[in-house]
Amino acid sequence: MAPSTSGALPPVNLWLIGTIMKFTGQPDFSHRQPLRTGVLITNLGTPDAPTTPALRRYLREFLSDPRVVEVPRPLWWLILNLVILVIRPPRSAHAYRGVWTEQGSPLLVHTRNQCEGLRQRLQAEYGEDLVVEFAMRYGNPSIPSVLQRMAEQGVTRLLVLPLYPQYSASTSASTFDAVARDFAARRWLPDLRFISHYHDYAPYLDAMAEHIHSHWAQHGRAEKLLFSYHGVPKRYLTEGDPYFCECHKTSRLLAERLGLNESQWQVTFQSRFGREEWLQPYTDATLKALPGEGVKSVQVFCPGFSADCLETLEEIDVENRGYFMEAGGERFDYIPALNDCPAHLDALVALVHDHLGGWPDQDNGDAALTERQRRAEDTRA
Ligand SMILES: C=CC1=C(C)c2cc3[nH]c(cc4nc(cc5[nH]c(cc1n2)c(C)c5CCC(=O)O)C(CCC(=O)O)=C4C)c(C)c3C=C
Ligand SMILES: [Fe+2]
Ligand SMILES: [Fe+2]
Repeated sequence: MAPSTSGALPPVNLWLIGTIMKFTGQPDFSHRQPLRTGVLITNLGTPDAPTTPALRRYLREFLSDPRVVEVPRPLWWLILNLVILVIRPPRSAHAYRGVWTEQGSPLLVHTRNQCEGLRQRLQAEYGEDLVVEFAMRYGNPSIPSVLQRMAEQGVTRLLVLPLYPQYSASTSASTFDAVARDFAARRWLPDLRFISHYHDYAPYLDAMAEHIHSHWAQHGRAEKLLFSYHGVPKRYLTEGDPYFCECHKTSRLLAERLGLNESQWQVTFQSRFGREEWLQPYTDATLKALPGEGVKSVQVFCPGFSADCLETLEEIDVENRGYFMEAGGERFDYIPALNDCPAHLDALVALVHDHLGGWPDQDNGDAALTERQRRAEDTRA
């Protein structure tokens, strides 16, 4: 893949902050508070409610991100405001109502559970001075609001883990942008580490293999296992995004662990949005064609979705199930995402552990300082 050489945008936000806005700081920081390490997990985000106004708010924020839709801004502004934000919110709200739970949107519920499970495991290993929080790239809880809370808790070292195993500019880089944009307006920055992908990380692959094996143990196997990933425009691949390659690598390594031969598994891409060509083969076209090719039973697993969400529960388990059965399929199983299953949490703990390694010890003895020493080290005292 040839790298693209487009120039960087001028730092308009930095100019604005330096000219008319102030950097936010922590004037009430106390030298007696412990210095903490923070782990921030993130996912895409989801609307606050399955209603048209909430969908319009969510989709406006999401689809205005130039990392997601790489179309010249003036043209995209017109299409987004005059067409998409008129037609899509009521339709999407209807789809969300079909998967909404009493606790809220599935993506939010699973991410919250993952955060809770990771917090328990990581605090058992590192103690209470490790802070674990979650945030959403779009919608709530927002990345700036959670970073602010972490700063207030004394986080001076931060590890950001977007729960996207395969790197894509539209997801992973967009999350980095949101963190960087928040930092651009912040006075006191923590040490920062960012996990850009973990598509070939052995514990993640092992967790998926174990998960699929246990599904097979309960439900038996199908003739074909489809690995369906969220798509992106094909243009992003040709312009240098490694997402497609990483989806294929994850799938190959997972199929190896499952002992599948070439005819027993396939990679497909779902959730096409807009008119241009996206990564192929498409999940829906594949499922419509398979029965005609003699494949009457399939299982679909989505390795790129760390949590179940609209795109798996509705698009795969309802819409695509319908396409396959209408085309003459006899059996369709959706294998749920890893969500907060123990093997997934253990894999994420291992990933965090590997990425936290090597940071020098911090001296956390300030709580015991004498008043004279504290005053000497506190420039505001
Ligand atoms: C897992 C990785 C994802 C990639 C890559 C991705 C790219 C991408 N998505 C859109 C447009 C939409 N995606 C929507 C939902 C959605 N997308 C992901 C993940 C990836 N998207 C998730 C987890 C979800 C579900 C969120 C939830 O609330 O459950 C939607 C909104 C739903 C709808 O209205 O249909 C849109 C729109 C683009 C354009 C894109 C890459 C360029
Ligand atoms: Fe998406
Ligand atoms: Fe979709």
